[in-house]
Amino acid sequence: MAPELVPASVKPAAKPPALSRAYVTFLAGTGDYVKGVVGLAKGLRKAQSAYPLVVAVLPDVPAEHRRILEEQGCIVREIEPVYPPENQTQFAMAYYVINYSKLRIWEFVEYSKMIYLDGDIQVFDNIDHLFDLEDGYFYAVMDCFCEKTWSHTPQYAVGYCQQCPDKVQWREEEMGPRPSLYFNAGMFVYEPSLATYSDLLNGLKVTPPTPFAEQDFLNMYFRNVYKPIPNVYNLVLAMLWRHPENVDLEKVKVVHYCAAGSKPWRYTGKEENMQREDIKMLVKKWQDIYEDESLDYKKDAMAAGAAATAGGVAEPVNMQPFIAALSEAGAVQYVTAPSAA
Ligand SMILES: O=c1ccn([C@@H]2O[C@H](COP(=O)(O)OP(=O)(O)O)[C@@H](O)[C@H]2O)c(=O)[nH]1
Ligand SMILES: OC[C@H]1O[C@H](O[C@@H]2[C@@H](O)[C@H](O)[C@@H](O)[C@H](O)[C@@H]2O)[C@H](O)[C@@H](O)[C@H]1O
Ligand SMILES: [Mn+2]
Repeated sequence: MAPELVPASVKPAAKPPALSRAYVTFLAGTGDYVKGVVGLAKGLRKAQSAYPLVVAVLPDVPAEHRRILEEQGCIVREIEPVYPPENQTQFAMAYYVINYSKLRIWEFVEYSKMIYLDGDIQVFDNIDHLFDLEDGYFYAVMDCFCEKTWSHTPQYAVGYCQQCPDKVQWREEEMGPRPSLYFNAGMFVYEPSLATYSDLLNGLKVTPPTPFAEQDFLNMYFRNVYKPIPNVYNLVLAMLWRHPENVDLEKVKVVHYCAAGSKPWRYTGKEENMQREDIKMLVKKWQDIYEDESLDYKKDAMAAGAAATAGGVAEPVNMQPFIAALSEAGAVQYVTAPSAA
């Protein structure tokens, strides 16, 4: 029997490319990082982000924690762990071994662009404009090499840091080629892709693990397409005492509570640097959002809001200067955040 011919006019249209965008974070274990993710979900809501927060959870995350996250409007996606090859590596932090599981987020191809944020990050200003950055690159903020967590590296040994490359010169004749720019993997803008995902996992199988685990691996993998974005998009707290000249707290949009003792949901103020006025202010800012019940997800209000904004037009941000500067920016240049951001 000849196959039934379907007239062109009723042929189903080709599936449009996935244009959806989302923030994504990663949650592992039964501990209190779930509070970090709740804080992040409420912070994104306070910053009036237009996009949802996907939470990639390892199987050990309890049902109660997943319920709490869904009640806060998060999209909870279970992922399988990713382990590095057998190794004797001493990770900078023993628990970093679970961070390789972050690589699963490249499989979320129902989204065309995603912004990854660690669970110990807070977004204090809207950064939705980063989704409009040119495809084909990996955007993240440069890290700092000055904390003792870097004491295993040649940079630390000579006091070289990419945040102040002129302070201590990198002597190539003595030390070999200058290291590529290195990003902090607590926040990045990327495009999910099954091809990249399988390439990452295959590459991991043959890459000896190193102290900063998946952060080192991602830096090696994306070194040719990495584009630095300004520190305001991921303030690694150590910058406050290591490179205060590179920090203007008034302009900071995203804070990364990665310094020892700075996790706001378990802050005691006892560790080194934790009695600084700027640290206490940033921890309180995070805690105020976490405790603000008006920021809790309200299903009905969100539905009404969606209907209302369906007619409304979100204030566009003029991305041109930002994108132009970014595409012209040389390897060591930052670009300034868009003025309207
Ligand atoms: O017990 C843990 C440890 C880490 N993480 C997740 O892994 C990320 C990376 O770890 P962390 O932020 O502690 O590393 P740091 O940025 O402080 O080096 C966290 O932000 C969480 O999203 C988690 O969910 N549970
Ligand atoms: O698994 C490795 C981790 O490496 C990074 O954290 C480090 C790094 O930023 C150092 O430069 C700091 O000195 C240190 O405090 C901080 O913890 C990422 O934030 C995290 O998401 C994750 O990739
Ligand atoms: Mn972190």
